[in-house]
Amino acid sequence: MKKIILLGYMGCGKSTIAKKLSKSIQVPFVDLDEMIEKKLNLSVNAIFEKHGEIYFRKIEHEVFVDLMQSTEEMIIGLGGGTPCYANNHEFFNGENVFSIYLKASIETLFQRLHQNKSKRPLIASKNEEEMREFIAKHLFDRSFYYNQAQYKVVVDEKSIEQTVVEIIALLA
Ligand SMILES: Nc1ncnc2c1ncn2[C@@H]1O[C@H](COP(=O)(O)OP(=O)(O)O)[C@@H](O)[C@H]1O
Ligand SMILES: O=C(O)C1=C[C@@H](OP(=O)(O)O)[C@@H](O)[C@H](O)C1
Ligand SMILES: [Mg+2]
Repeated sequence: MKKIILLGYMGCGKSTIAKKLSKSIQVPFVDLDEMIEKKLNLSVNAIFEKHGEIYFRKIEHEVFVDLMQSTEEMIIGLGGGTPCYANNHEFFNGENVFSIYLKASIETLFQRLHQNKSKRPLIASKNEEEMREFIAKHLFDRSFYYNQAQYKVVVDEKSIEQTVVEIIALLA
């Protein structure tokens, strides 16, 4: 059964869009961060703090592989870093997989993230200036992996509903 994978930088809307898309097309969704949190019974912040990022990446890979090996049809909202570690991006072109990069500009990401950073350990302690610079460099580094997706949807200036409609058109 098919898997719809939403990927892209922190704040591009993966979790939000996965939920809305799920309602619209009646396909169940899972959020990879939520799965990791449930598996370890710890928040993403607590995992980074107690065990470090490398451990988080290991668990993230395990949970992602398990989902991809299941036969269930589902929408998966990845974490922003998922495509960039452990060759996770190699799943993006598999059979019955629709991988979609939700592409947002640095400015859109900054606007969405600067008031919403506390649950994101990579940016939680940064001030506005540091954050703008971090997003710019980090997005540049990660773009190679994001561009491995089969489809790209630009999300700047679009409502949640508009993005969902665009994704549905791609899937048709
Ligand atoms: N048009 C939009 N599409 C998606 N998210 C939006 C939009 N406008 C504002 N937001 C907000 O941006 C944030 C996106 O966060 P989230 O869905 O957690 O992204 P991600 O999972 O990619 O990090 C949410 O707070 C959401 O309400
Ligand atoms: O970009 C990243 O490396 C991360 C993104 C987060 O997910 P969101 O993109 O859903 O915020 C979460 O997995 C963790 O904080 C690390
Ligand atoms: Mg998310």
